[in-house]
Amino acid sequence: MEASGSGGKGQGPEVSLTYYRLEEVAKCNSSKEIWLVIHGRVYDTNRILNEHPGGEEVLLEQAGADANESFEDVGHSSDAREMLKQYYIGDIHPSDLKPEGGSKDSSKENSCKSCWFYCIFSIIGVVLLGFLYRYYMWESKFSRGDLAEV
Ligand code: HEM
Repeated sequence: MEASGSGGKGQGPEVSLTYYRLEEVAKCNSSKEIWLVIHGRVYDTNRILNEHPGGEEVLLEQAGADANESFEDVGHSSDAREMLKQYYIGDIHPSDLKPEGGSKDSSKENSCKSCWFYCIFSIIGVVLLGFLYRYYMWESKFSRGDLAEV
């Protein structure tokens, strides 16, 4: 497939971007054409296939897909990140971009929810303890008063 990018060129006089739709990238998933998406950028990794230190299998597995997670999971060195530039062919079209770290946000939301949960429970606990304390004081006062009367 020609690296044309049906989405067209990016705007702006200085930066000229080629945008690719996810479906275009998905088509490049054979041993002849291996395109990967990493951090919203498209890489043609054909030339690295035989030289990739992690082997060609891993690249073939990710071909045509968003390889962001697997690329990061391996913990590639800064040299490897620098190498990415050689294979860069364009960006994913903005309308196909998924927000990165979406799962992080939802975990943040969850942790916030549990924070509220603990907060409310602590307040209820303090109020209950207050009532118990008052009850205890009132009862001991009452029994002391009783004793005084006798
Ligand atoms: C264009 C994209 C990629 C480039 C330029 C690249 C480059 C490299 C380089 C230079 C290394 C040597 C170790 C280092 O310097 O970090 C490496 C190792 C490795 N890569 Fe990639 N890589 C790419 C994509 C991927 C992808 C998508 C995967 C998917 C899982 C992957 C999996 C691995 C593995 C498993 C190793 C071996 C790690 C080890 O033995 O410690 N790589 N890669």
